[in-house]
Amino acid sequence: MAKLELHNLRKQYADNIVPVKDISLEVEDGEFLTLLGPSGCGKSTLLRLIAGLEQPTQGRVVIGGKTVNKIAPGDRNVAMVFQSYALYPHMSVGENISAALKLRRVPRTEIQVRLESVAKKLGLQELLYRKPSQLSGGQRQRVALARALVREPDVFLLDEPLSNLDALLREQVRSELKQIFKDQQKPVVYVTHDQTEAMTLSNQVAVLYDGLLQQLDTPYQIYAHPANQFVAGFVGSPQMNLLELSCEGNTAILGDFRIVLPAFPTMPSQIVMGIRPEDISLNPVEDSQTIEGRVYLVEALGKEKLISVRVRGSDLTVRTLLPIDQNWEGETVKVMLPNQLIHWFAFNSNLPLHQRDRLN
Ligand SMILES: Nc1ncnc2c1ncn2[C@@H]1O[C@H](COP(=O)(O)OP(=O)(O)OP(=O)(O)O)[C@@H](O)[C@H]1O
Repeated sequence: MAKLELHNLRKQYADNIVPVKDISLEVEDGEFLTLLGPSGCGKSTLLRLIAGLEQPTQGRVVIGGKTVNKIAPGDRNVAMVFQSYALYPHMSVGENISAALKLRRVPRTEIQVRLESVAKKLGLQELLYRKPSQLSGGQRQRVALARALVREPDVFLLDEPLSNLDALLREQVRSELKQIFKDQQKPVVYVTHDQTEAMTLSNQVAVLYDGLLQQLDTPYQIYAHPANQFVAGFVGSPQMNLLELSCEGNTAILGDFRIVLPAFPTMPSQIVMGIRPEDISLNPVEDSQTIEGRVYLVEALGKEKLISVRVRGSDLTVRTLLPIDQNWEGETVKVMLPNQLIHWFAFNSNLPLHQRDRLN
């Protein structure tokens, strides 16, 4: 058992820079947790705190029930994979993979068995005698992963391991990663700012912003029920449409169109309406709830199209499979905003996005 627990972690640097303010979370054995957030939100700092490469200003890191704050990185039995691969250039692939085991004086025969097993798992058998400079980016990344796996650590930490790969290779290695970690019975913490990686690889996603945990949930819940306006805008591509609307009684007002609000304990005077581009229908057959809009941009994404529509003075992006082409620019369309797919967030112009909580 090597459950990872973070208790009220805080990291403060000089000049009052606080990349991690107060973060608590748990990662169970066999769970794949992704730390997702924009650049500078504290993801790598949090990972370095877990690895022991940084000391927390406050809080505790617990691995397998034991507080490890005072244990040196090398003695934590944590394996870290870096964006830069960090391979030893003068060593062969095989030597790179087995270096940590030699250092720990693991018997030679056991090293050989573990090396062969991990090389097979990652398809590296043919490359064991090459130097890192003789490998492609994808192959180097596989060696970096092999080096982590062969150690059989208590916790795996991966810091943007795919970000040096081109788009196609990234997709390929991403699915390989999923396969590799599927059978691992250890906690995995994976850092990325790429939401596709977060959504496809993880059991749990922790969205970070401003040094704080904004939401910790399954990928589906993060998508379907974002906890605040920051998460709503950060997860999803293209971004969720977010409109600030005035309210009157139990309705929100979009031009002369009224959208019925759920029954909130107190009805707000202003609100933020969120609707994902893929949840809006254009020219639906049933038109009781439609509103007219004018198409001003059509962008083709292969089979799907992104349609920008101006509706009662507001701009909406729609993602659709309808056979719409550039000729539609300037046309009037009927737009349906299905009530059950609308997300409502508290609006207060003084509050930052991550403090505008979900209302429904
Ligand atoms: N040693 C340090 N001293 C001072 N400030 C630091 C130090 N390390 C990181 N920071 C600051 O802490 C903040 C968070 O950095 P961190 O690397 O954790 O972000 P990140 O979310 O991983 O970003 P990215 O996705 O760009 O790697 C940044 O503003 C960074 O400048």
